[in-house]
Amino acid sequence: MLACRGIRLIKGNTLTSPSPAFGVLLVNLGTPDEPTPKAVKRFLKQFLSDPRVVDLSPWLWQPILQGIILNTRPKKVAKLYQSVWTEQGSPLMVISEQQAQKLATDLSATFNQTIPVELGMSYGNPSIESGFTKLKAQGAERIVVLPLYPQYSCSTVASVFDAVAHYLTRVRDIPELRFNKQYFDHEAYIAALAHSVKRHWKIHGQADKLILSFHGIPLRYATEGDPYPEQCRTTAKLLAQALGLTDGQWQVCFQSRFGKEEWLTPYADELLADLPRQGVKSVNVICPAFATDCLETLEEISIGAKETFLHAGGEAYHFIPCLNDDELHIELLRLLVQEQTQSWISAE
Ligand SMILES: C=CC1=C(C)c2cc3[nH]c(cc4nc(cc5[nH]c(cc1n2)c(C)c5CCC(=O)O)C(CCC(=O)O)=C4C)c(C)c3C=C
Ligand SMILES: [Fe+2]
Ligand SMILES: [Fe+2]
Repeated sequence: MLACRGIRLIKGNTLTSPSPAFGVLLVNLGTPDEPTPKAVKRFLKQFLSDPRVVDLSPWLWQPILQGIILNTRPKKVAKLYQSVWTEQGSPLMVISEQQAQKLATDLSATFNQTIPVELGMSYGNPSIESGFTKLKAQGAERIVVLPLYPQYSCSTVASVFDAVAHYLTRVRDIPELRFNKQYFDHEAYIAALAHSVKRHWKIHGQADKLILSFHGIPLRYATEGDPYPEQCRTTAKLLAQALGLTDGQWQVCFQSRFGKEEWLTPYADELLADLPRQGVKSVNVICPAFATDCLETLEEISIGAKETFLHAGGEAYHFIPCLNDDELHIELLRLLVQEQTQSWISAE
């Protein structure tokens, strides 16, 4: 063993950091800079031009995007953003910053040394490139890229990988990298979700059914090999097991459908409109595919889907917030980083 470069366990759980120093790039989807049609248009233009998100031929898609969608959707969606926007900014950004800060504190205590954690968003600001630049400026020569998507999808995680690869094409001295592809079945992820559901039940009571609403993707992406729906179903099964739920007490659905193509089913809005007719009068709704509350959870699920359910005859609807900056969530993120740094440690 090379004595000067190895990681050591010192007193209790504190580790010495591997050398050269490492940093963490925490990645999420991104959000508009402001809740205005102009800023939403800028954001949607970048997001919806990514072929990982919409894989149609640009010759076909760009005229639809530029000619129709970007002329109508920003105004409508800006209003939705306004309904969830906070004094500090977009919920996704505010919470992501809290996550980065808490993870840095946790990692620095664990490794007994300052470990920089920076945010990088796939679309909008701060960009993935700026995250790398900030980490480099803080001396990090090794980077753990941690996309905040528990379930892998080509439309999210692969686009993060593309952005990382694109950044690397433009630097002379590339950093050493570890890329966390997924954590849909990680014990600490399931434990954090279970804890959050139980905490909610303690306050609001347990409803007839736990609805697990995952972000949807076009069905075609799955039939062409995207493992996302299978991973969602595994997460759901593991969570139901951890909570001791029987088959009739939980159900998976998929939200945030976009465009005319068929997406993963059942659709969240249709399911929630139908449940009261099946005799399900109260629901708890959790969104396990989102690490951070955002427009899609706070507006679509916490507000919109609630109206749908109550309007259809439901009596009680309780949304369970995302893991956000929960202690167990930060612990999970720290464990994922530690697992990724293992190979650096054992190689020394
Ligand atoms: C066009 C197709 C889309 C795919 C495929 C898609 C996959 C996908 N998205 C998330 C997470 C988030 N999506 C968010 C917003 C959002 N998503 C789409 C479209 C697709 N998403 C659009 C057009 C938007 C913008 C809002 C709108 O116009 O409706 C967000 C929230 C961002 C915020 O600012 O709060 C997140 C997070 C996942 C996990 C996923 C695939 C698994
Ligand atoms: Fe989305
Ligand atoms: Fe949406």
